[in-house]
Amino acid sequence: MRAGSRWVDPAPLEVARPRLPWWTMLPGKVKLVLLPVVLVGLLVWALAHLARLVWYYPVTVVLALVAAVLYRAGGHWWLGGVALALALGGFIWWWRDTDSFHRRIRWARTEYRRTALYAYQWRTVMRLANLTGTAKGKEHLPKLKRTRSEGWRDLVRVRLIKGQAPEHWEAHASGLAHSFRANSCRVRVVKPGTVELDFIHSDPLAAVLPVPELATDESSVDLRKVTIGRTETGKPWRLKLLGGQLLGVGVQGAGKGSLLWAVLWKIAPLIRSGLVKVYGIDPKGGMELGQAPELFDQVAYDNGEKAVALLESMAVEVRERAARFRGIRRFWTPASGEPFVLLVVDELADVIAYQTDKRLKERAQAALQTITSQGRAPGFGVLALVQDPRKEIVPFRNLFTTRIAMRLDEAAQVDMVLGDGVRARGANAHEIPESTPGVAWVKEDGRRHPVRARAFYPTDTNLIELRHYVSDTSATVLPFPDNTSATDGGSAA
Ligand SMILES: Nc1ncnc2c1ncn2[C@@H]1O[C@H](COP(=O)(O)OP(=O)(O)OP(=O)(O)O)[C@@H](O)[C@H]1O
Repeated sequence: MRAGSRWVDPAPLEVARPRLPWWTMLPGKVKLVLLPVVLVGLLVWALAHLARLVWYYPVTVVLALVAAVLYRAGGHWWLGGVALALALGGFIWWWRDTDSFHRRIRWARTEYRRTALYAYQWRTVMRLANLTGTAKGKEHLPKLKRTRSEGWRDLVRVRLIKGQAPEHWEAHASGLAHSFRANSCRVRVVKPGTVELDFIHSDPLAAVLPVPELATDESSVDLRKVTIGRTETGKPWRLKLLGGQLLGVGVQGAGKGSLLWAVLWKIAPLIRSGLVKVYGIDPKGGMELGQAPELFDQVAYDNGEKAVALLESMAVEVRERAARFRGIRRFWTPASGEPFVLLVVDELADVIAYQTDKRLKERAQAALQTITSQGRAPGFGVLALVQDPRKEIVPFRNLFTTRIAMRLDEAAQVDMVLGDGVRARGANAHEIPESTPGVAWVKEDGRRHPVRARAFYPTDTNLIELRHYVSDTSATVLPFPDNTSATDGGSAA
């Protein structure tokens, strides 16, 4: 060895040794014994795959079987003839009644979109969106479960991989929507470990909803479920007036007026019969509530002393009634002999935040807090509308049990109205288009998922009809049941 030179180990031979599966090393006799077990295993595997195919594509499988039978029985002419007749029949059906065609043919869309869109791209999208995981060198992929295409949206169920939370998916919702060519994507938890993705393609609430006929009798109105519009899944949009306090927030022109009138429209039979009393505050000088003053038992058209006095007298009523109920009943019912009282405030901020008189502001806030926090059980409800949802404006937002976010200015306002994390679940109230006033995201206390809905639109003519309806003196005013003898189901405390 020359002086100064160093010994260097030769590079290790980097040739991967061929690795044979362990079972190839087993003795021949053992292999022979294991063969039936392996064959049964393979059969079970094949049957499981077949069952999966039938589960996910039932109609395609049935059609394929029918086609095979036809082909065997009559040959390709028969098969071609039947297929042509079906195609022609389908075309005529679509042409004559497109709606029913789309409704009935939903399975075809579901199975086609599952194959061509979701199953086909699933692995790639999951990898690119970082929704896969690796453990012990093995890749774990979220499982694509059942899908359903409803035209305006596709529902895609997914089994999460271990260690994954719905929040992971909420964070990737926008990317998933773009990957699967949808306008937006919402994530809903179905059960532990399974989420459902809603891929939205169009807006089922794009059309204006006219108000339904005014109800003729009181029995059709349930204050726990007042239908004031339709949700995007086509169900009635129901608000809980009895036992709930409602806060509606939206920018100018968001359609807060329709929310308010739709509620009054639906409870009109009870207003007419005296079972419901409505108090109103309209700081805009009566621009809104002044359209049907006959509906209100008391109304203030400003945000000054009169409005605050109204709030304070209502707060006193709340306390007095609660005291009367104590030990007798726990919750208001019509049989209590006293009316349900609904307070409607058109621009809440004007009453409790933009007051120049500090003393009036404090009095209004204190009274409203009493009404919202103590009014539910003794039969006092609040429907407050406001444009600005910030805490400085409505410091006690959390006292409202149902919060309604109509069109908002900024994304950050959504969680202010609906609660932390609700926007991530898809409630994009700041993306409601200007062209659809009356559309809102609704979040009820105790329900994880917000609902998208649109309120009925009472026109000026409808409001005139409403005024005539409630002031119709020929209406029968129901006597209140006797307070003492009533068996109303209201439970004693
Ligand atoms: N549910 C609805 N469906 C269809 N159109 C509606 C609906 N609600 C309101 N509109 C339309 O939107 C316009 C604005 O509605 P509205 O005045 O109720 O908004 P707002 O939120 O009360 O605004 P502001 O805060 O300025 O009073 C109305 O002129 C009405 O034509």
